[in-house]
Amino acid sequence: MTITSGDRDAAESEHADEREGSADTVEPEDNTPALELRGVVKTYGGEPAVAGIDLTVPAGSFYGLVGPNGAGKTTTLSMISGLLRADRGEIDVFGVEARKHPRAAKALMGVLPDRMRTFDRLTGRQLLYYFGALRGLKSRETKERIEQLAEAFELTGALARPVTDYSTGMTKKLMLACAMIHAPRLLVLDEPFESVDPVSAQKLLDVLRQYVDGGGTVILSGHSMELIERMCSRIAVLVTGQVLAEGTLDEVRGEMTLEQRFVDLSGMGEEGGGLEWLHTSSA
Ligand SMILES: Nc1ncnc2c1ncn2[C@@H]1O[C@H](COP(=O)(O)OP(=O)(O)OP(=O)(O)O)[C@@H](O)[C@H]1O
Repeated sequence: MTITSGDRDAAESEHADEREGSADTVEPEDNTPALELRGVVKTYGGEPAVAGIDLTVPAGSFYGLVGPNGAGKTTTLSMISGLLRADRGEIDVFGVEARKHPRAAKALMGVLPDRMRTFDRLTGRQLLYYFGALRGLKSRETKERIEQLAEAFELTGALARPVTDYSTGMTKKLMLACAMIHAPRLLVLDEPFESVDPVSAQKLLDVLRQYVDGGGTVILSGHSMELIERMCSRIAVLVTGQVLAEGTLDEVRGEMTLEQRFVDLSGMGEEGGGLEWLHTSSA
């Protein structure tokens, strides 16, 4: 999907924070969930993309958001990350009300958006440095982290090359490194494994696992039930903008595999008709 109004919404939110004069002074509370969504709604041209969802993501969890194409996953994650503004409802990040304190909420997050618009004429190293500077890191600290992140994501040899020369999977890894450079408490990742080869996916998983083991929280969307099953402690199944199931992996899948449960909930297993002509030779 394409986020059309994101930049404007985000800019408006920043200004709201500035007017309030409290942008960086909100302290996250202890023992509160990493994320709390209450009655969140987003409508496009009268059609609800997200139809009033409630979600609680415990701090320290690896949380998966799954659902069929068009279910509202990207829209939900975009509202969480502040790229889109919800029509209604509240989103708290570690107890910080994102609507009232967008800058403070965003400071707690690292974001990998679905569609990666980036400054691809920069080299990988320059882009990482830029993200570090944006997040207020000191130059020396940024440089050290760049080398460590590049090593973790196996991008060291590519750091001097312009991002435009990277493959899709490499760009994804680089953007994830950019999202992590300020050591956020929460990572919001939209389809982080799309276009990533299995070996790199394993590497990426290891890095994310380490991050969660170190106290970080991850919410991600994805279509690989096998990966979601391997990684996530909790999941939510979103269908047509509504949460149809939520809980621990075992609670959601019950006696089924996650894939079976997913197909069941999304109604995708029903017999399709009308393509019989594909099975017959008209020659
Ligand atoms: N900018 C937009 N303008 C109009 N409709 C949109 C826009 N973005 C998304 N939608 C619609 O909102 C609904 C939810 O889309 P969204 O991209 O959030 O789904 P998704 O679950 O991320 O899908 P996918 O798995 O295919 O990435 C879809 O019906 C989509 O057509």
